[in-house]
Amino acid sequence: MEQTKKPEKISRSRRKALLKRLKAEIGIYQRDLYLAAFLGWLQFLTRIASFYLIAQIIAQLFLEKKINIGVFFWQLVILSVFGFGVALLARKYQGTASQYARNNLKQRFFEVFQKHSGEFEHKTSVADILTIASQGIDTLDTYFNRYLTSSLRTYFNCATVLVIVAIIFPLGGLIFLICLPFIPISIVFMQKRSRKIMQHYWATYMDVGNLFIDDLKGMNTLYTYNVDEKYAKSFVKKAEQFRLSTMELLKFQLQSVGYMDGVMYIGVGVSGFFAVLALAHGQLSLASLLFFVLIAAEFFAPIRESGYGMHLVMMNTRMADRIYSFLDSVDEIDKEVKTENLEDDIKQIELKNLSFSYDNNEILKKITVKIKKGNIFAIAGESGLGKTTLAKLIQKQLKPTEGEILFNTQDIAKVDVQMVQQKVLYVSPDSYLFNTSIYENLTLGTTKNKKELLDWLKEKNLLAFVDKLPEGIDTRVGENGKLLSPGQRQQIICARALLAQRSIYIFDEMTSSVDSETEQILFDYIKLTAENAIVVFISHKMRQVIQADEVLFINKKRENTVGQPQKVLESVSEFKQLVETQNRLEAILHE
Ligand SMILES: Nc1ncnc2c1ncn2[C@@H]1O[C@H](COP(=O)(O)OP(=O)(O)OP(=O)(O)O)[C@@H](O)[C@H]1O
Repeated sequence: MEQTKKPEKISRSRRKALLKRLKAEIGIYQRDLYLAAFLGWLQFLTRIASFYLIAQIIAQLFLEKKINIGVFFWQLVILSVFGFGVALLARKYQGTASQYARNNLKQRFFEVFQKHSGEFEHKTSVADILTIASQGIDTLDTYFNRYLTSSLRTYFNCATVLVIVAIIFPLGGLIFLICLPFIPISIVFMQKRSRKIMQHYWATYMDVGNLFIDDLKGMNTLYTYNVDEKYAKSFVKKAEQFRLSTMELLKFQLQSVGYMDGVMYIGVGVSGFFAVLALAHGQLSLASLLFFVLIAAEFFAPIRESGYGMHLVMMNTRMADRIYSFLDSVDEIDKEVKTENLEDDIKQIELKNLSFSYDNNEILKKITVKIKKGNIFAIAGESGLGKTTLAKLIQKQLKPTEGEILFNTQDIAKVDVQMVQQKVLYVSPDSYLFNTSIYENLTLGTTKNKKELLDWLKEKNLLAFVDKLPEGIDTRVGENGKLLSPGQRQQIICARALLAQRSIYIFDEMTSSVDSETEQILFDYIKLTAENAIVVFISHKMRQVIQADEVLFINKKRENTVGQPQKVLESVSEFKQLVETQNRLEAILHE
């Protein structure tokens, strides 16, 4: 099981740039953010006005002056109703910017995922990406919804209180200003510890998320091998690590709030003390003293809230780092100029001096070949020599390390990946069958109605087994074709592909795991497909590889030979050996 990886440190400039990008995500909803903050400030003003009234009335009562309690009552009611109305209005604008920004980010993830069919060159695992897209982006709500608004509120509210205090009790204002830097100082003081705790929290969070997705995907396999309990235990261990790091984080957050509270109480206490002295010396009225004491906490509260938010923002920055690192690395792949449209009729794929490496591991070496429409072009070679990798390069899921891939005469590097994928259909036994009828599954590839489809199947002599099923073409296939035999399932996948009428087909091990009779039936589907398209046929079954029109054979040294199978058989001993070994094994199996 993987050890918790220590995340890299984020530099100050990177942090700044990340927060700037996050803020830019809000786009036009920045207006809502300002509006919500402004309405929050109006609400704050009504509270300040209420404090003023309360201070006045208490002072008058104390000094035994004549007061009109009815007027006071109605003034307070009006202020409260106004404050309530403003709060209701503010709700309309709260959270909209956050929702917009998060939706945008999720959409970008979704588009990138779809565009790359879940295949990425760099080291981010699919589980990682899913964890970020499904939960990670939502954690940014604390930044968009809380931190940004609370920092705006801090500016508005503190400036208001400071102006009022400067008018009624300037010394108090001075004390506030002196106390003010202690809050950021306390944050800086705790930052090192906070970063460490946050990094640990973050690493365990990703670990537990990834492990959960991976275990969930492999649940059946775990049951089959009776190791579900062992895996459950290791998952519980990771979950416990996550719980402990969450508790540590919460404890730390409480502590840091405690420090900030300390600064706040000292500030209020010291300034209150001087205010009482000023009252005693007749420099401050009782009403002003009361008003000052009531609003003093209003100065420190938003600063304290922002200070608390700083710790949350650190966590958000880490998430933003993951999000943008991933999106940027994908953008890097997509950023070549993609101005060209592909021609409708693609008659040839040309691989020109094509090489590919995963990191420094060279997989494909200098392949030059022309694959023509109307032919079956086989790719053969032992396991792990790069056949599927070549299929991914043709679909533009990967980018060549060297060389070019041309469709007719167009370099696909200059064409948008979606356009390439509209031309190419990758067909493998892993292609999915939906839990509906055979007919519904076939209609994914065609607009033919049922009668037209049945006529077409009859004319091409395809899916003959369907007639023998009690409900014919309306038979339900079960989840991913579970109610069919593997051969029937693969025939439906092939027929559906044929109906889609694409220019380029890649059949990857489509004839594997079936008996020899079905193997030939499936190969006939592939032949039929090749009548009108470019067909790349990847297979371990040499019996069929030698029936192809041309073959690209890759040997163990990753050298390649292209030619008619019979000629390659004569000239390349490794190819001949592979064919003969397989023939021998087949013969033994059928003895
Ligand atoms: N995403 C990846 N990152 C790094 N290495 C990879 C990745 N995908 C595949 N490889 C490696 O590249 C090599 C070629 O893999 P590929 O799947 O193309 O082989 P293949 O010829 O299709 O094998 P098989 O016949 O078993 O399907 C293998 O050694 C594999 O371990």
